[in-house]
Amino acid sequence: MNAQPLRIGIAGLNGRVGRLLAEEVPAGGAVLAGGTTRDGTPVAGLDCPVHAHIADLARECDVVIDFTHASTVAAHATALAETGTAWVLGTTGLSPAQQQAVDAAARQVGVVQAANFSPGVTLVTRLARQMGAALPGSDYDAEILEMHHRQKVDAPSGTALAMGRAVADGRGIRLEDHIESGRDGHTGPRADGAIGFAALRGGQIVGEHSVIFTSGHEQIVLTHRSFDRRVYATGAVRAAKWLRGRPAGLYDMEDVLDLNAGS
Ligand SMILES: NC(=O)C1=CN([C@@H]2O[C@H](COP(=O)(O)OP(=O)(O)OC[C@H]3O[C@@H](n4cnc5c(N)ncnc54)[C@H](OP(=O)(O)O)[C@@H]3O)[C@@H](O)[C@H]2O)C=CC1
Ligand SMILES: O=C(O)C1=N[C@H](C(=O)O)C[C@H](O)C1
Repeated sequence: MNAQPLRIGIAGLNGRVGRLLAEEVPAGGAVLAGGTTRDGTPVAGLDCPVHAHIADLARECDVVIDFTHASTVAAHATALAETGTAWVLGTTGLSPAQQQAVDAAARQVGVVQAANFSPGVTLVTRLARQMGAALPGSDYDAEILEMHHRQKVDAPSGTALAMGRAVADGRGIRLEDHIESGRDGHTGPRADGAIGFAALRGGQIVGEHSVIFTSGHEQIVLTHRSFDRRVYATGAVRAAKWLRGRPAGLYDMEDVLDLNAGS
């Protein structure tokens, strides 16, 4: 047992998820050590230190929970590795180079990275992997449909890509070699074994994902709907608490939920 309360910092304190994290960190028995905003501006109603630079926050806490923008990832990776601060990373839309920066940081510190911190999505993604393994691309067309609020800046969503990657993993193929995303115009017929993506945007939809397998004879649809962003905040706080005392490495929500035990 660690007697000291866990000190959690929030990167993106004034964001949609960041503001909920500011409530869920103390509710989870941890200390809100501070946060970052883009220019260090305080957040109305929040009495905690606010920084413009991630390194200044990292020095004040044990773990940073980060829901910001892909453009911050490389700098955050460097600062957290240098200060030895654990990282719970929820930001999506990362380029391959930004993902490499995360992988490099995870060689120095503990990192839980998940495109979606909801336990339900974690289970659906795991099921998608099992279905990919059981339902071959020669017979079953796999498509991922997602819908989000009008403010979302990346598409397909990180969750949709993670679900597609799970199907590909189950099939023993690389998603990059089989992705068909954003079809438009004279696309020609669907490629054999393709994994397709469609992204819808509108209103204030929190997050909806369906994984759809269709053969000539049947269709199976796995659907997850988030009603409240709080599910991401509580999942991320759970991940931060789980990460305490773990060695450097890249972990995901399946690790946090202990779904890999014995596998
Ligand atoms: N893994 C998961 O479970 C989930 C992941 N997400 C992902 O998390 C991210 C944030 O989502 P959401 O909270 O809805 O987005 P918001 O736009 O509401 O919040 C993002 C925050 O990040 C800050 N920010 C943006 N750019 C920079 C920058 N260059 N430097 C410093 N801070 C910056 C902004 O700060 P400021 O206010 O100062 O401009 C903003 O408050 C997205 O990538 C989203 O896809 C979202 C929900 C769940
Ligand atoms: O931007 C969002 O809102 C969300 N982003 C994540 C993603 O890209 O998958 C998770 C969730 O779907 C909400």
